[in-house]
Amino acid sequence: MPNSDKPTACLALADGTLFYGKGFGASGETVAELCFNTAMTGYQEIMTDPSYAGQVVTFTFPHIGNVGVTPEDDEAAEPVAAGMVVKWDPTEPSNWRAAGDLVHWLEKNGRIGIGGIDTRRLTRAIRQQGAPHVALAHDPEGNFDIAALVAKARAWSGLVGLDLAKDVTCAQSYRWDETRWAWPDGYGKREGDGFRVVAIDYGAKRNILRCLASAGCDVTVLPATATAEEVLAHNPEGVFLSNGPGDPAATGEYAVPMIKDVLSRDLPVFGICLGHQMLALAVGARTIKMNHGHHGANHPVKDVETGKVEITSMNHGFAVDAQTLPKGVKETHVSLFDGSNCGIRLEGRPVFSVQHHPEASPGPQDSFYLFERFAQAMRDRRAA
Ligand SMILES: NC(=O)CC[C@H](N)C(=O)O
Repeated sequence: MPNSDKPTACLALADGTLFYGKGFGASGETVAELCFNTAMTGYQEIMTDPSYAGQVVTFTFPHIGNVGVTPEDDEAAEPVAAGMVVKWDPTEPSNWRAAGDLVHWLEKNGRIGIGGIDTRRLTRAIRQQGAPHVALAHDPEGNFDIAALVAKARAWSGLVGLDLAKDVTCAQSYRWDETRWAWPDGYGKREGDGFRVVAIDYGAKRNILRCLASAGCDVTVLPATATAEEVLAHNPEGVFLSNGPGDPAATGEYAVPMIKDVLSRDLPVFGICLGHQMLALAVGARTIKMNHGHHGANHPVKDVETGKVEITSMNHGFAVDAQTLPKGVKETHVSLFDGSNCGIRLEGRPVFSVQHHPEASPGPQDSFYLFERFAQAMRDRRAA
């Protein structure tokens, strides 16, 4: 092979399968779980979603990089996913919003990319093996110690039992008041709203906070380890539990006791993704690791109470085991892909959560009504 064709990146799966390609972004090595995301837009939002900590993302959509990057699309201060795998080399940006290009952005932020990969073959491997552990290496000289890479992928202990929420949460509490630029007609802040909401940051996406503010919430964000006492000190009218990375069951020591205590106060509670899983744990249900998870922007979810189907944005590798939901907790939403649980509510109480991402970013906006439902619960509580 002539030198110019020498691969500059290598993706090694724990079973020894190797994918060679062209490296881009930062040089170096990373060990993580490998998933695939089927969204056709939003690579920047995906890479900066803190829920992707500890994961390398395979993009099944082939045109990655074509709209560049812009700070407006960051879901966190920097990319959090461990790396990215794409079919072709990232395209040159061609978009009026582009403030930079993907390759330099990854490089600046220490994230590795590999291009020129048969992402269909890789996606089939992910589905068959179930989210494999991988080592991804980028070396501009193209020198790799393959045996060492495979050994590292094999030795990695994985996401099960791993608490990553503590790593990505904010260091200190802060206020959030930025709203979304567009909000559907009939939704949104009304005269006299300004609900005091405490949002617990387990790795919160910015657009969730924007959606809460747009629905009329005055949001105070607290770190993941906030105690019930610290939450209640803000005299909240509602408590929000955010998305986040890692195994929900591994947050049992701090999140679950806090949520249990908050539940005893009769406040409206709303949870998304990791927040949904934690709420389920707090009421006594169990969570399980999925085979290859759900990561995309076209996942159909059925609201079992209304029969309505929402097309949703998804990003999860764990799920609530609906069989373990106790009496008084209703399953409200299910995935139409595999029947897995996508939502619960506590009967007769304004406490509910969903597995999918109503804030989209990227994805469809069918589920925005859930933010409105949370605001309405606080409106009703004031009126009572
Ligand atoms: N987006 C999320 O909040 C993900 C939740 C959890 N880490 C999972 O993988 O299932």
